[in-house]
Amino acid sequence: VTDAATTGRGTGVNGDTKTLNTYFSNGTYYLYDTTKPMSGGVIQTATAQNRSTLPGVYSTDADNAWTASNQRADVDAHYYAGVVYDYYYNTHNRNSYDNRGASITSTVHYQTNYNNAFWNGSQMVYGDGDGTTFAPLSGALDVVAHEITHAVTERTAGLQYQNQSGALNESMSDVFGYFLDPNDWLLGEDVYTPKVSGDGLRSLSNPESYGQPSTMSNYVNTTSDNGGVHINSGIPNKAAYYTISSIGKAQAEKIYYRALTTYLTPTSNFSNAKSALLQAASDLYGSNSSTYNAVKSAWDRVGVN
Ligand SMILES: CCC(=O)Oc1c(C)cccc1C(=O)O
Ligand SMILES: [Ca+2]
Ligand SMILES: [Zn+2]
Repeated sequence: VTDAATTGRGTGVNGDTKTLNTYFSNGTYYLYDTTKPMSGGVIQTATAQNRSTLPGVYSTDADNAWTASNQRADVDAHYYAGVVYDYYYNTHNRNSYDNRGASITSTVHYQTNYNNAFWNGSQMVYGDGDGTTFAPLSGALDVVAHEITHAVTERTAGLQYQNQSGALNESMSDVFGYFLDPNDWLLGEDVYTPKVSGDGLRSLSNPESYGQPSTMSNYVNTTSDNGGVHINSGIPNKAAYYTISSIGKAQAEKIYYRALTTYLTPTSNFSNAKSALLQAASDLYGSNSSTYNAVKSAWDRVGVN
């Protein structure tokens, strides 16, 4: 038997070449990464073959050159899952979403023309998009980070996915999406409207440009979208923008990670989030620090007491 961890080459959704951690077994290569310190866990990628059965079948290749057009979504889901794993391990000393080295499973080519991505409680799932609203959704690092952060949130704060706690759940995923992709304040720009440049799914710096409020006074009371979780997330997102702009990414990501994993709870609302972030800032930098004051100022500016 000649099973072995191998290194492949792949083409991503946007035509970029990247190196892949793959696995060779019985004459076939798999998107199966055994290189991480996951004590048995792996990063593995599968395809639903445009149907709805999950997880589908492992993505395979004959020569470890993953360059076919129908492999691009697979390549990026696999590669970006590894990037996000490394981020949580290296920056926050967290070993996968459960902090116990759980395998990270992604399935691409879910259904047809599916303009969505989600964490289903066990794995990540990505549609191919319809080519107008979205390109294949695994093609954006901030989208993959958003989805994996849903899993982290689920295993830590457990923020219930409705109303203010749900908007915080969404915001945490967007904020860690920014931490993984700090080149811009947009979310999903690498896969959103492939025929239009410069736009994104949401903006942390200017939520209004995508129909989101950025102040508590403009909170949207609605029953749709689980109480507007993708709408009202603009308010904590704007607070995060102010915070990061003031204290920088290095301190902000420590504060956000500590608040998410230590202080937030399933029913936390925006005011509780302000307190959680202030407590984390106090723990890490002191309650008289400029860092603490920047967090307070950010949440004051969005009208959360
Ligand atoms: C930034 C990633 C994102 O928001 O993914 C979703 C999409 C594209 C549609 C519906 C829900 C989500 C989500 O993960 O919340
Ligand atoms: Ca981005
Ligand atoms: Zn989300």
